Amino acid sequence: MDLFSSERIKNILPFDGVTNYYGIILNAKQCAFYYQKLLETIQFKNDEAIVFGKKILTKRKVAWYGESEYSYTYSKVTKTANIFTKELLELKEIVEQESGETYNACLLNLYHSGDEGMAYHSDGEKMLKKDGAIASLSLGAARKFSFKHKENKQRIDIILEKGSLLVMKKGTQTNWLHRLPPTKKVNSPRINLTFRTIEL
Ligand SMILES: O=C(O)CCC(=O)C(=O)O
Ligand SMILES: [Fe+2]
Repeated sequence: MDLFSSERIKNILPFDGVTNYYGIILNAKQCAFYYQKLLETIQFKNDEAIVFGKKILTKRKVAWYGESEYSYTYSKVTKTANIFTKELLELKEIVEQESGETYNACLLNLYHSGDEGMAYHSDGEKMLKKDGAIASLSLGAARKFSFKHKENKQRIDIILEKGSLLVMKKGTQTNWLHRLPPTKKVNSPRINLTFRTIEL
């Protein structure tokens, strides 16, 4: 029996994890509206991270939002989250409806062009709900997104299109790394939102 409500929703991982791709869930008008609103209202900042013991600033910009002003540690630096904006609450509602999960926090990443990406990692910070769903909504330029199995190094690539939803669920963070590879083929910005559940 097909457990999914629609043929369109697929687990893109062959084993050791569930990551469902929902395809495009926002129409062109919603994409344009939210992309613009987020650029205007979200307090994007160059991310501080500790790399080889040194504090660096990333080229991509990030912002953390949530239901409360919780403090969080990401890339070994502790910061305070902003309270959800109206548009983030609307997008959270849409993503919750689609994915059948709930979220209380959101990390936004702004990549100015294909020069900017994110290196292989898994999202397993201590305050994240263990093996909880992480819902990734993409706006702006379409970009390739890659998974690599931690043991056998198998790779799975997917294009995250404008308005698309990808939900990483059980086993994904434990067994797979993921990254956003830099590319010369893209020269326009992309905003990615990852809705998460934080245990405070
Ligand atoms: O930009 C993306 O598509 C992914 C971002 C990501 O992996 C993260 O924020 O942890
Ligand atoms: Fe991630």
